[in-house]
Amino acid sequence: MHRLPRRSVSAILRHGGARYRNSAALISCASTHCGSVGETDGKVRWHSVLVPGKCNPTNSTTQFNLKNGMYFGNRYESTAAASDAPPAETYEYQAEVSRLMDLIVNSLYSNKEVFLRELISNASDALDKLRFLSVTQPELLKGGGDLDIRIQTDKDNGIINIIDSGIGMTRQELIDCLGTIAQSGTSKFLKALKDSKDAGSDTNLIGQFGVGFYSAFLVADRIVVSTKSPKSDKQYVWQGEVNASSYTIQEETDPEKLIPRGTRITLYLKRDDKGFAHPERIEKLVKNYSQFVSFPIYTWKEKGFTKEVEVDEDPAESKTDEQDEKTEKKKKTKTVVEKYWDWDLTNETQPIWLRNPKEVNTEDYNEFYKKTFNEYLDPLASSHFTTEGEVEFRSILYVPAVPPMGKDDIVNPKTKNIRLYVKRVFISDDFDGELFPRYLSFVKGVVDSNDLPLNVSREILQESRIVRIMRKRLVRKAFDMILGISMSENREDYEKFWENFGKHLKLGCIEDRENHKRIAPLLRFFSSQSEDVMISLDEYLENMKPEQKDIYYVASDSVTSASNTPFLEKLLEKDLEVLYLVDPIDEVAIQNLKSYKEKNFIDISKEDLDLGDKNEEKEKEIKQEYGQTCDWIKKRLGDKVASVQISNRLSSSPCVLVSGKFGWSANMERLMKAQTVGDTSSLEYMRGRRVFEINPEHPIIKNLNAASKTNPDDEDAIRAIDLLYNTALVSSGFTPENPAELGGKIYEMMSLALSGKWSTPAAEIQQPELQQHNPEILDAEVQHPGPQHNHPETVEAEVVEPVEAGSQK
Ligand SMILES: Nc1ncnc2c1ncn2[C@@H]1O[C@H](COP(=O)(O)OP(=O)(O)OP(=O)(O)O)[C@@H](O)[C@H]1O
Repeated sequence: MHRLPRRSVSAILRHGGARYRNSAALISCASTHCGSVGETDGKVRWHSVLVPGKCNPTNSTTQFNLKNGMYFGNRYESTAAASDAPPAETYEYQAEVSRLMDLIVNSLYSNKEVFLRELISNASDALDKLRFLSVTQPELLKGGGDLDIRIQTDKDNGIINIIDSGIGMTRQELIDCLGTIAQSGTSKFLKALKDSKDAGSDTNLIGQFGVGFYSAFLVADRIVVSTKSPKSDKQYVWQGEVNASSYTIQEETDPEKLIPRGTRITLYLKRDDKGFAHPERIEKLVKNYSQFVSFPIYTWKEKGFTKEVEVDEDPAESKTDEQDEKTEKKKKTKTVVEKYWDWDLTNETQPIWLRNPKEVNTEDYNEFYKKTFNEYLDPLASSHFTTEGEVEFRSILYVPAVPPMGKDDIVNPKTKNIRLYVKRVFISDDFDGELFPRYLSFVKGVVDSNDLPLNVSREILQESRIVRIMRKRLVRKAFDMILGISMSENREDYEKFWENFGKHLKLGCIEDRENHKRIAPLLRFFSSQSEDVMISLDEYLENMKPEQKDIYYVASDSVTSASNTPFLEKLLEKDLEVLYLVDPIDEVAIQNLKSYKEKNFIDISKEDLDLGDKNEEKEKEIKQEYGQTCDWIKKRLGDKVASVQISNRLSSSPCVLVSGKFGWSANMERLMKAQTVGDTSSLEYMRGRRVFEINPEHPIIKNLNAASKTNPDDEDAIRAIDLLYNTALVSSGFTPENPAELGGKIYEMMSLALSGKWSTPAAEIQQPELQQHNPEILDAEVQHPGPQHNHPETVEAEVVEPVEAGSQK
C-alpha cells in the first residue's frame, strides 16, 4: 500500500509557514482520499490513513507532497518527459570527482552513516549563507519559509529526502559544486588518504577535505538534487548515479514540483542500505551526529496520542439505574492510542555557547567540538566563558589534541579555526589574525558577539575597537586554558600539548611582547640537570643556587651536543643548571624574553660570562702571567678573533671560542648560514666578534705560555696555536673555515706524535695524573721537564699522544 503521511495542520502552519501556504492540493488530497480533519488534544490533525488505490504517487495529490519534500513510493520522474520541458543536459564529471567517488565508495565504507552528517552539514551551511546574505538583502527570506532542515524517509522503498530552505544552487553552481572539486582539496584529500594507514580515521577524512556530498554515494545508488537559488528564476534538478562518469541537469518546469527556495536531496538507497530509511534510524543518526547544528532539524515521524473512546455496552450486563449512574463513566469509555505522522524536532537548537556552563558537561563540549570542527579526538582542554562590560560576547575555545593534518606551516593564520557569530548568525570563519594572533592560530572555537554589526566586513574587523578588545580577551582566555593544562596533575597532557604547539608559543615570545608574562611560564626546555624531561622556567628558578643571579642557557642542535659543549664545564663543576635550547627557534625566543621574574637569561657561549665567583686578586695574577701569551696568540690569529682572554668557564678544555655579547652564537650562525641563499658576505658582518678564551690551568696552555716567553717564533708552537683555534671552532659549535686544512694539520701532528711514540717506550708516557684532567691528553711537561717545555715536539706530543696512549691501554 502506498501510504501518504498524515500531518498535523497546526504543524503545517507552525513549521511550514509560507512554504505551505498554497497547500490546496494537500487539503484536497487529505479530504478526498486520505481522511478527515479532526480535533484532538486541542490540535487539529489529519488522522486517517491513505485510501489504497486512490492516492496514486503520480497523480496531483502526491505531486503536492513532492513539492513539500514528501514524495514517497516512486522514483523521481524527470520532467523532461513533459512536452514543453527543456531536455536534460548530460555533463561529464571532472576526472578527479570520478576518482574520488570511486575511492569513497570502495575504500571509505567502514562507516557509511557519515553520509547523513555530511548532507546535514551542507544544508546547515546553505542556511548559514542565506541568513548571512539576508542581513543586507532581507528580500531573500521572503516566501521561503522558516530556516530549517527536514528529513523524510520512505522505509518501504528505501528513499530519504533531506530538505533545506537555504541558499540553493544556480545551474552553474550545480556544475561547479557537484561536478568538480577544487583542485587543492582533492589532491590534499587523496594524499591524506594515501598517507592514512589507519582505517578508522578514513571516514573522518571525508569531512576534512570537502568531499562531503559524494559520501552520499556510500549508501545511495542514485541521487537527485532539486534546488532553487534566489539568484536564479529557475529551479534545477541534478541527477547522478553511483559509478557513472556523467550526471544530468535539467530545468524543473512542473509547477507542482517547484519550491520557493532551498534544496531537496533525494537518495535512492542501495539494496543493502535501505535500513537507513527507517525513521528511528535517521532520528538516532541526527541525535548522534548533528546534535549541535544551529538550525532546527525535523524528522518525519509516526507519533501517537491517547484518547478515551466510547465502548458499546454489553446488554447482558444490564444493571439497575442506580448502578448505572455510579459506574457510567468507567463503563462507557476506553483509552486508545491514536497514531499520526508529524514533524518532530530532533536536535537541540539553542547553541551550546548560549547555555549556562553549569548545565553543560565535558562530553557535550567535546561532542560539539568534534562535530563542529570535524575532529575525531577529544580536545585537550576547553573554556566556555561570557565577557561583560565594555564588550559582550560568548565563546567556547578549545585546544586540539593534535595539530592539523598535513599543515606543517605553523604560522599560517588562515585556519578557519574560529567561527564568528553575531547575534547567533554565523558570519565567517575566514580570518587573517583579526581575532587571534597567528601564533595562537591552533586554538579552535566559536565566538558570538552582540556588539558587532551583522554585516561586519573584513575592514570593519580590522579596524574595530570592539574586535581589538575581543581579541585581547580571547587571547587571555586561551592562555588561561593552556595554563590549566600545564597545571594538570597528568604531566603527559602538557607534554602532548608542548610537542604539538610548543613552537607556536615560542613564536609568541618573538611576536607578542605584550603577553610575555603569560607565555614564559608555559615554556619548556631540557637542561643540564634534566636531559630527559623538559622543565619549566619556574622549576629552573626553584633549582637555582642562592648566590645565582641569572638563568643560564646554551643553544645547540641536540641535547647530546649541548651536554658536551666546553662552555658548560665550570657551570657543571659548580652545579649550576643550564637550559639547553635545542629547537632552532628557541634562541631567538629567549633573546626576546630577555628575563623571567627579574632573572636575566645569559648565553654561556658569549663573552663576559659572570658566574659570580670573581677573585680580582687571582685574576690580576693570572693576567700578569698569561698576558704576553694572549697577545702572542692574538697576533697569530689576527682578525679571526677580536681578542684572546683568560677564561673563567673552562676546566678540562684548553680553550674555547666565545661569541661577542651582541653577535650571533655559534648555533645562530649555523642556522643563519643554512637559511642564506647565494651571497653570504653579509653573514660575515652579522656574525660579530669572537673571543678566543684560554684555560690557564690546562697543560697545553701552560706549555704555550712557556713557549711564548722563550721561543715565540717556534714553528711548531705556532702550528699548535692554529690547531687549537681550529679545534676550538669545532668544539664550540662553529664550522671551521677550511675543514680540509684542519684535517691536514691533525694528520701532520699525528705523524709527528707517532714518530715520537716509537722512540719513547709507551709505558713511560702514561700519565695518570693528567688523565684525570683530560684522559685524552698527556702532559709532556711531566715527561720532559725543564727546557723541553719549549721544544716543539713537546707541544706536538701533548696534542697527539693521547690517541696513542689510549690505544696502548
Ligand atoms: N544543500 C545544499 N545547498 C546549497 N549548496 C550545497 C548544498 N549541498 C552542497 N552544496 C554545495 O556543494 C558544495 C560541495 O559540497 P561538499 O559537501 O561536497 O563539499 P563542502 O561542503 O564544500 O565541504 P565539506 O563537506 O568539507 O564541508 C558545497 O560547498 C556547496 O557549495
